[in-house]
Amino acid sequence: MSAPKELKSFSREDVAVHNRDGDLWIIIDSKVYDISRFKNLHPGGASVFDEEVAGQDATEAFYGLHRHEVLTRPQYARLQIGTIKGEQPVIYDRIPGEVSKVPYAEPTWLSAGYHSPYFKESHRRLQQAVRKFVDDFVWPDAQAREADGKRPSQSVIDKMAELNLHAMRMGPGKHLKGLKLMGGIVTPEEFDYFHELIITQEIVRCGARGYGDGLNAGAVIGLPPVLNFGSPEVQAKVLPDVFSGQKFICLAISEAHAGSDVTGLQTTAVKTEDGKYWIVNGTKKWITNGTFTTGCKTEDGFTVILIERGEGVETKHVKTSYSPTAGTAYVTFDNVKVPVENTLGEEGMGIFVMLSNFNHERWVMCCSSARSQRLIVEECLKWTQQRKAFGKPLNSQAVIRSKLAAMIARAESVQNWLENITYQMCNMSYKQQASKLAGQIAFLKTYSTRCAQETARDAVQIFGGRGITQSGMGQFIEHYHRTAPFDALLGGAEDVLADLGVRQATRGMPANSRL
Ligand code: HEM
Repeated sequence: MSAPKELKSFSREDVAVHNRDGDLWIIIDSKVYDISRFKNLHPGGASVFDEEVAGQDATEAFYGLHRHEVLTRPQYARLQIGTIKGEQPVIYDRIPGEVSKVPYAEPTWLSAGYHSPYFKESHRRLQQAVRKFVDDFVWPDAQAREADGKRPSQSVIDKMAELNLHAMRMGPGKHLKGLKLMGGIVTPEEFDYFHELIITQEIVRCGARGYGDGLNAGAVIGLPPVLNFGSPEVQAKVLPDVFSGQKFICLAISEAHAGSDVTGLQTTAVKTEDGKYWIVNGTKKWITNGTFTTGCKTEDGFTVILIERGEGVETKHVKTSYSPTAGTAYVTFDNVKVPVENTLGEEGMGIFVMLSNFNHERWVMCCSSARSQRLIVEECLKWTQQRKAFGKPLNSQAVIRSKLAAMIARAESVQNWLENITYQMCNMSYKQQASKLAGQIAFLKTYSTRCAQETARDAVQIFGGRGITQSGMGQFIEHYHRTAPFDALLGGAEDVLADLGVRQATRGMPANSRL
């Protein structure tokens, strides 16, 4: 390995004389780069280094066309030969764990000078630790895997397991008992839904939608039926492996035949004559991750059965517009023999098994949608400040500001409603949540994913062609615009959820209510 180059100090006049072919320097944020040889290798072409740039300060030109991250890549960082005397760079690399200072880039509870009635010291400790962990380990893997389409690296899954993050993603409950959470900074007893919200939102900051699902997010919807309805033997078999990141689990409900209409599914489970096994036949579609908490049609109606990978179970990749790293699959069950002990809940009562978790899973989706919108707000605020059009920054155009205003209002309203619902969840039993919050959560989910799609569309307008380009300035916008529609489908399509909320409200109308 060669020794790091010693950086020299130059005046702006020193730099100005290196302004021709074969001897070409530029200044970016008070750093001096020798691009004499790089010029002809530059992905944006050689002609851009004209007299406006050669030997000059190219900071504005550079940041109008590249993300800062470009200059941190080793092959480009080594082009730096010095700095400008008496000046300091003001643009810096991502600092792992740092809270953004861009207005609205963080929820108010995390922004300097604001207050919150909900978030206590243990939440703040957890947020700092999870952000640092995500920045150090998850963020780089997320970017690399979204680029190569492979599943999340097992090393990241293992690190998450060491800190018990997989267990914490299931929310508060007895499954946390005795576990050391995030190295011991939160006790299982104090862990509440706000802690869970923090974990979900910190992971979402990676801006890698499919990757987040690939990190065994399927457990959030697939594991609760095992936790709440599985026999102690089934739990002992499954939970340790999932929490340690050795096994993945998911919910297998939707089929080519049935989506929101859960009762229309066609996968069947028939008992063997000795009553010891289920024989499962059928297919599932759009399923993410490994072991399957599967909705089946049985003699008595609808039953949920835990099916492990094995003989008769096959999966093949479904190519979606969202992301290959999530591992979305088409699953076929061909005479799969499953011990009846794997039945989750009572036979024929599968709908209750499923319904019992709908609120929590939709709430997790809201946490995720709220945070991903904020990431887009931050990208847009930065871009409209640094990008010039018609000789002025984009944010000097009223039409652009009006789009930003709408985006910010959406992100803030979703987060604030979410925090209120989370507070209610912390103070209600699971049963109370089912009767009081199903409508609220359904409305928030619908509202949030609609906001997300409007924000995605506005962001593409603001970024122009870059908003549909998978690398460079608009890469997170392109990803968001491509993946946001998925959030509007999972956990119940928007219209179905909104209707559920209204029907619940209608049922709660007092008999004597009159205008
Ligand atoms: C050390 C200095 C520079 C480095 C290392 C560099 C590197 C790159 C890289 C890697 C790309 C590919 C796209 C991306 O990854 O964002 C690119 C594109 C480009 N660069 Fe540079 N660049 C430098 C300076 C400049 C300057 C000063 C200008 C303008 C005066 C410029 C104009 C462009 C243009 C027009 C593109 C194409 C952008 C697009 O496709 O949207 N570059 N550059």
